[in-house]
Amino acid sequence: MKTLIKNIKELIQVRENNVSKLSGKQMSTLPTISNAWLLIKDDIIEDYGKMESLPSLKEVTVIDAAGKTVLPSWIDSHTHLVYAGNREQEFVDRIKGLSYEEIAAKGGGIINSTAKLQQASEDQLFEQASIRLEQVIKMGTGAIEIKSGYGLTTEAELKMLRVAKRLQKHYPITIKTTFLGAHAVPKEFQANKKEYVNEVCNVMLPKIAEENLADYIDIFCEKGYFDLEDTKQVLEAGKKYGIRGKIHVNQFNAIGGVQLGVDYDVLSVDHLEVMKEEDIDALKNTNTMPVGLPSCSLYIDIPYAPTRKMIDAGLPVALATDYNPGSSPNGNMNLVISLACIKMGMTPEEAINASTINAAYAMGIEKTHGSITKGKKANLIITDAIPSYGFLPYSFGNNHISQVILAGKIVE
Ligand SMILES: N=CN[C@@H](CCC(=O)O)C(=O)O
Ligand SMILES: [Zn+2]
Repeated sequence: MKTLIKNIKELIQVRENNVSKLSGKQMSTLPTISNAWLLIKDDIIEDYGKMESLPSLKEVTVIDAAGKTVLPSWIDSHTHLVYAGNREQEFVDRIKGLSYEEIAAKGGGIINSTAKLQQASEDQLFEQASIRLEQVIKMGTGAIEIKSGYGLTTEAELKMLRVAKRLQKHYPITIKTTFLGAHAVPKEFQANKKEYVNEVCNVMLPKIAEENLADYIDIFCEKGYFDLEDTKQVLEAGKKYGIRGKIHVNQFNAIGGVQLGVDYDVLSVDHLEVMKEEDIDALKNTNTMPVGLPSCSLYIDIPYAPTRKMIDAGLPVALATDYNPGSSPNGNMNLVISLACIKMGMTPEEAINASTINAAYAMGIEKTHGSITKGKKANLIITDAIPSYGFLPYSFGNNHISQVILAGKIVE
């Protein structure tokens, strides 16, 4: 089956030769073709060019994109999309003056979601997550990473990951899964955190590896959660099963987790709201992608990751939503891109590169996603008629997506 998109006002993020990631100054270039066409064969981008060069094609479905912009779909490399219920009460607590950390200390936070998740059946979780997934697809997300981490028992962690795998069978969006058993210390292990970390590494992980439920392994490396020694143990255990790390680090405190992550060649270090000079230095010339999560900063009112400084220091940067019930109950990548421009000093070019190519790298799918390149997956956004791609972050909070194509098909 072939589909032709013609009369595209501007085709964005065109990379003839695939690049795996963009660093520093490279992030300020966003290659485009104006007055373009793009041909899809089955689920793959077959060809593209300027309208003058459009070959005569038979038996193709035609989409006329006059006045519109076409981009590769957004890639959301950090989410906790599978969760049970919500936490509006904590939202009110924060309005009344409690901090995210204070709410967690009085039994709210991750542990609150854990109680809800343990009670929910796999079908209930699937239903709730499906609604969220359908919403983010409509908002232009074409690939998404989903973490466990609200189960905190073997049974409940497996349940979360099975739901994420089931979503992949039902939806055309690309999904990668991450085992985050070390997200918080459950109540029953409060007096013996080490025992819980052993459980994560020696009981949960072997089962997850056996069922092939996780592409990556994660840990919340933070004061009051898991320290450097725990992080080392979890990353070491992942290594034993050939599962690479992607870690939550430097959200509230810089305790050396970035350097440790780099030492373990983790695919990404995520959050980074609090960065020391040495953390930025540690990331230079490594394979580790720094990931900023601006909706989390907005929502719980904490500093934004200093991505401007990081890009100026020559680093690559990716952006993601951190969609979760506590610190970012929102999976809108369009908002993330706007916030990156408004609050983090990133240009539209940098924010779009960070949400496509670099985000694909942070999910390990850069060979097949993240740019308009022949042979890549036809996961695309067709915008409304807009004056330029810069209008997307500029017109923050508004929806300018007209159609979404996933695996070569229009999502109805
Ligand atoms: N910081 C750790 N984990 C999540 C928040 C989880 C929650 O509050 O439920 C995050 O990435 O922000
Ligand atoms: Zn997170």
